Amino acid sequence: MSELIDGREIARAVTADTAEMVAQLKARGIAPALAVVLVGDDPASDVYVRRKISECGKAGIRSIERRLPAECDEQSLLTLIDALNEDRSVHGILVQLPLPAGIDSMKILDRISPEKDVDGFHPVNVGRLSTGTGGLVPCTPLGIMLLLDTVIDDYRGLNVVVVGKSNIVGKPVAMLLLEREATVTVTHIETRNLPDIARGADVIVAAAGAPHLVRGYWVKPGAIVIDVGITRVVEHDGTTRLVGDCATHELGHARAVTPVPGGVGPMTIACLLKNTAIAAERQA
Ligand SMILES: Nc1nc(=O)c2c([nH]1)NC[C@@H]1CN(c3ccc(C(=O)N[C@@H](CCC(=O)O)C(=O)O)cc3)C=[N+]21
Repeated sequence: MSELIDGREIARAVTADTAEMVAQLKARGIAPALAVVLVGDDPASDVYVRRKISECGKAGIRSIERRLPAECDEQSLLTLIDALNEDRSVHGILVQLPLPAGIDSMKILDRISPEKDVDGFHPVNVGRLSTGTGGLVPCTPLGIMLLLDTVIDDYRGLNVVVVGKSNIVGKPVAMLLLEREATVTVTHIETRNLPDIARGADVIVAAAGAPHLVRGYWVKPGAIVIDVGITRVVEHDGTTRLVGDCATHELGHARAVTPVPGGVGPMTIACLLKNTAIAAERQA
């Protein structure tokens, strides 16, 4: 059977390291703080924001929640971001996505000071990532690398197939893997012969948001599979369940796989806290 990579356990270890870094910053009179901005009342976003805020406490990071009504205009959100950019006691700013229709996300992300952009979504950080020059790295891709680091020590020449080309996962994780000298193939929903391409992979990163897309016959024996999908499905009895992008029950021949839930998700939040501590350190 394939090894299950325990994202919850690895996330706890990352958060313990962050707590130590935070304690050292506090000893120097710096109290790391994260501002989380939520626009509207989408229940799923609400759950994630709550989880982010409660995890901050575990690392000793102060969190500030700012809510705006769904029908707020773009300008009020920009004004709030300006105030958080100016506030020297705030080190990280996260604007929860997706934003309501009618608000231009790119314009909003552009406004966050790159030094406080703990999501790593600002164009300056995207550029730094693509040149490997030390900006803030997006949380999910960073978390994926930390998971892979527990089973891979040398990425050089490994064939990695990334499924999905999003700005949040597919593109940035490809950049991080290239930096480690893996051979990276980025595929997406229009890719021809996707199962054939996947079968050549030593590592598959499934981030298409398509439940159970990656089937057993896509995966070479001994490959490592990272499942980034989190699709919420409603059961007949009204309860909800999270489904990943991989048919994990068909992957017994893989070397290691990540579960959903309990894989990449907890790492995303652990890396958000880590980025907040890094941002605070750099602003000191
Ligand atoms: N500006 C911004 N930054 C984000 O990082 C961001 C965002 N917007 N919008 C939404 C997505 C989604 N996201 C997740 C974080 C944690 C889990 C997570 O902890 N998942 C758990 C359980 C989830 C559950 O049970 O609902 C798991 O997979 O085990 C999932 C998804 C961050 N996002």
